[in-house]
Amino acid sequence: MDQQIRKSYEDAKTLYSQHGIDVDQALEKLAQIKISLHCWQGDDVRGFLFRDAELSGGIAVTGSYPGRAATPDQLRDDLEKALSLIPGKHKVNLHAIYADTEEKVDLDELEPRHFQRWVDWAKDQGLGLDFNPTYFSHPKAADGFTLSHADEEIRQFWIRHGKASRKIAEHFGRELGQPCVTNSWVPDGYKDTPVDRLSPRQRLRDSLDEIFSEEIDPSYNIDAVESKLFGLGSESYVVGSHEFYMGYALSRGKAVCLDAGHFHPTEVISNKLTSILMFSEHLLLHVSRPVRWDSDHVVTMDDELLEIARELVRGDLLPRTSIGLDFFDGSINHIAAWVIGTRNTIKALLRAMLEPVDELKRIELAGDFTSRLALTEEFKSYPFGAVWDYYCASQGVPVREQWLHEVKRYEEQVLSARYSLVQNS
Ligand SMILES: C[C@H](O)[C@H](O)[C@@H](O)C(=O)CO
Ligand SMILES: [Mn+2]
Repeated sequence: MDQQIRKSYEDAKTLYSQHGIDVDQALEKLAQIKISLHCWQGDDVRGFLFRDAELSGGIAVTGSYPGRAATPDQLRDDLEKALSLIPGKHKVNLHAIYADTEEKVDLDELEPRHFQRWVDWAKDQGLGLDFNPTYFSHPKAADGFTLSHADEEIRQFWIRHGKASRKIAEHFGRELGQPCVTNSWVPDGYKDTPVDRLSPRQRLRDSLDEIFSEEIDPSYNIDAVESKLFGLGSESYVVGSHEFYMGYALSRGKAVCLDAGHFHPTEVISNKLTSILMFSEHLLLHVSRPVRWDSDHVVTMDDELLEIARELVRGDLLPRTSIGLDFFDGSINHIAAWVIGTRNTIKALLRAMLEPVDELKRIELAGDFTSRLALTEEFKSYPFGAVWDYYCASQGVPVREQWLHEVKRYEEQVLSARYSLVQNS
């Protein structure tokens, strides 16, 4: 390891130890945390099952940066490249439309075997897998309703898809020796003010009850449900609102999924974690960055990311929280997007671990809010960067912006060839 990196690390350790912070121990803890990298950043949420399908469900990818993955092998290559630039061992989050199969199979007919190549790859790479049923980009979701559909035949189709998804997730968990988190998000909602808000919610509740009716060992599968405030085309009413899923998850023993972009623009999820985890065993986060709306920008080191990390660390909530990423930016290099967002998420957790939590709690209890503010602010310029550099070096991944050179090289050698293929076809 570079001597300067080691020296800066030792100096930083001395500073932090003056506040009782054990930096080595923090890095050991950090190395245990798995972030779930969402496969859909790699190809602008297209998937492989229905290659000509338009993205629907009120979500949108903007940008046309060349080189996105067009096959499962390309997506796996790109994920490997990204993961080689991120410290730690992590998970990959798949959507059902990313099945790797030559069979023509509909969503309600999917089986674990259609994902076996993903499982073999994950085993080989030492990764975990998470899963999501895909309730969008399909003709049966064309009018914006799925599990709450008034047409019984369509609703039953989506219920079969939900059940099939949990069997796939169970297989992932069993094969990989770690639980797969299966997150259900449905886009269902109305553009304009509905007359009947109740019936769709009753149907959604009943559909979910049916999907979850089969008991699956939680050491293989953890179910989560994700709410949303509004989507494109469902501005006035979303069936699966926050209140709906809070009630649903707490009454059914399921995990709530909080997506940072699914609330009012000034509403933050960091302030919700401790409330939900008082009453729920497990929580799933979709770490994203909404800019004015649920725009799914790449996660940066902003105040909310840091606040989420602080909440998880200060309350010792990490063992009960699964952290997934959810952004899709088509305007920049797809691999760089993963690397920036994931490194930032891990770095934010490290920053939170390098704060004098016990001391700050004591100060707060004593009512010394002057010291609380002073210390919190001073710690913002403590040398966490030196600790981060050491962590990256000790994990064998590039230090600081060195990773960008790797991505640029990969772009030249691998992605540009894809680009010319598309142009010539
Ligand atoms: C593709 C994902 O399932 C999707 O982003 C969902 O999690 C969401 O956040 C929709 O807005
Ligand atoms: Mn989400």
